[in-house]
Amino acid sequence: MHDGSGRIVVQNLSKQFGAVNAVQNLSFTVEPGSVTGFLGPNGAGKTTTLRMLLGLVTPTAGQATINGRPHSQLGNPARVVGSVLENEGFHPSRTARNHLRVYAAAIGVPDRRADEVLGLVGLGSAADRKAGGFSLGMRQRLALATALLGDPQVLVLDEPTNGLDPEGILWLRNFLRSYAREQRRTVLVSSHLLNEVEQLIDQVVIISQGVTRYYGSLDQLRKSQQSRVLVQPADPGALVKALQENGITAVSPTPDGRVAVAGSSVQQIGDLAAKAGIAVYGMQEDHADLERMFFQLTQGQFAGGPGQQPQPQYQGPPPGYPPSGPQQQQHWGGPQR
Ligand SMILES: Nc1ncnc2c1ncn2[C@@H]1O[C@H](COP(=O)(O)OP(=O)(O)OP(=O)(O)O)[C@@H](O)[C@H]1O
Repeated sequence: MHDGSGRIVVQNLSKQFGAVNAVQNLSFTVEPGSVTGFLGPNGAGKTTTLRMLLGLVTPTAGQATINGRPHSQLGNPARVVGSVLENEGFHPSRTARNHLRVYAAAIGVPDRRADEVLGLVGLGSAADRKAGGFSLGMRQRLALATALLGDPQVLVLDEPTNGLDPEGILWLRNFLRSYAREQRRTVLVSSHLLNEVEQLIDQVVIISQGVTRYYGSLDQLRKSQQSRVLVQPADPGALVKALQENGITAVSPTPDGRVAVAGSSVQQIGDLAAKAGIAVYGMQEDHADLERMFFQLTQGQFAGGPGQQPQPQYQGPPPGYPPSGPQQQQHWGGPQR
């Protein structure tokens, strides 16, 4: 039997398709009570990981469990985990209600559950319409309704914001937040765009080329951001020298001829430049946003100068988990394994 914890554990998971290492030694844990974003650029291995979690792809190594068990050992899995994967089709001439009834029968829940879940996803008034005529956003809602049929403890959604308008995204946020927080369920949503799910998630697992790059709370990721000041001096070389002589070493030239200074205020830099007799034509505070951080984590090097790389605010595995878990995979912009 599964342990009923609602916990997802991915441990040293790998998948190779021929010469392609789709997922490499990936580890993370998702706890109930919050919405976790599973983020990475196109081809990072998100869908493959979710498919392994859902028992649709066999891992080359490692394991993915829900409630302490691989999907194949969950008994009636639809009662434990509901999922929406990309490109799921509907019979076009079947009404939404009938579509749901077919699935309800397959997992052994009563017909009336079809109307309940239609109400939950805001499709109550479209129950008798054919799914073939649904908009992309409506199809997303119907897919979510299907995932909810078994009243599962865990929800796994692949790119759920695709096709949703801003109102739909707001609705989804409220729905998933209340599903996770008020009912202490586990929600894992994947996306290749951080800004699309930023409003939706509390925790984040960021992967790139199948490797975990960050795993922790979104708040901590935000706090770890370091802003910098972009200075346009008459003589960049002289300014760099003056700053370094005054102990400000997180300084680097930018390709457009400016000087990026981290860890100092506009006033400090202005005072120093004035003291050194260096004319400054402009200064601009540049706050690193989450999207830039995401890009840095998944694409390459931190854009600032040496010595200013932020430390990962890694939250660590839950108590009782062995240290061989994801924290050993934490690194920022370093070489990918
Ligand atoms: N069945 C398969 N056969 C061969 N290669 C595959 C297969 N499925 C995925 N891949 C490859 O594995 C890598 C990871 O793909 P995956 O779909 O998991 O990434 P993703 O992060 O979900 O990307 P996206 O955001 O574009 O959906 C890609 O290089 C992809 O081409």
